[in-house]
Amino acid sequence: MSATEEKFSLREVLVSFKSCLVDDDQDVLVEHYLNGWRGLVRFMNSLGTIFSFVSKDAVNKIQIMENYLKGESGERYRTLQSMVEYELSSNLVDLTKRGSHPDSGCRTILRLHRALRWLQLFLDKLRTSSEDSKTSTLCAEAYNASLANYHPWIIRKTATVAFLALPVRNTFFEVMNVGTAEDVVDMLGEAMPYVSNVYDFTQELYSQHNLLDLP
Ligand SMILES: CCCCCCCC/C=C\CCCCCCCC(=O)N[C@@H](COP(=O)(O)O)[C@H](O)/C=C/CCCCCCCCCCCCC
Repeated sequence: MSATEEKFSLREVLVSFKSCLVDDDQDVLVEHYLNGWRGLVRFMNSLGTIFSFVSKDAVNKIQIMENYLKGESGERYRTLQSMVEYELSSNLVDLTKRGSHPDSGCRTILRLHRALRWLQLFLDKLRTSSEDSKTSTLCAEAYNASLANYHPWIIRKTATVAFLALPVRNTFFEVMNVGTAEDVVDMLGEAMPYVSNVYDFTQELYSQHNLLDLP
């Protein structure tokens, strides 16, 4: 069974995002960041094949980063800071249009980073919503306020249709394997600051290096 086929555990995702942050929240370990995403992809896979187009893209981006980590410059990809410094100083990033480095680490992480904003908004909505809230509406609202701004019409349309297939809030919570709905809400509350810290750190790092609009 591969890492993305194993059963989803919200606690594992929480632990991954918690253990991402090092040096007093001044850096992010890429391996742990990817582990967080692997866990989320497991969750998405357990919702059925309707999300496979999303899952495939996320797995592809995780794989690109794994290859860098396993490659001869793997040590330079250990943290986000070292990756940014290495790729920029070695001219390994296409800054204005995709050319000789179409899948740089900086660009690949930027795509996941934008998706992390969606996750942050979605988790917060799930956590604070009432029992009868529609998961599909919460997901669409989070998507429209974040990732949708970077997607062409056809992807926005496909994503919006896929969201309608999301299970109701209680079933959604059951798939998280945490316990009661109250337990899930508590754990989401525990996870939120870690996800937010990772997001804020990455946003600041990319902003300092003008990397927020990589093609
Ligand atoms: C705690 C559990 C509750 C929440 C669980 C959420 C699980 C979600 C797991 C993964 C999230 C999706 C990650 C998607 C990464 C998308 C990156 C991206 O924007 N890629 C596009 C641009 O890439 P390039 O072409 O420039 O290389 C790419 O075009 C996108 C293609 C696929 C469509 C992405 C739609 C995103 C919708 C996100 C919502 C997923 C809904 C899951 C519902 C639980």
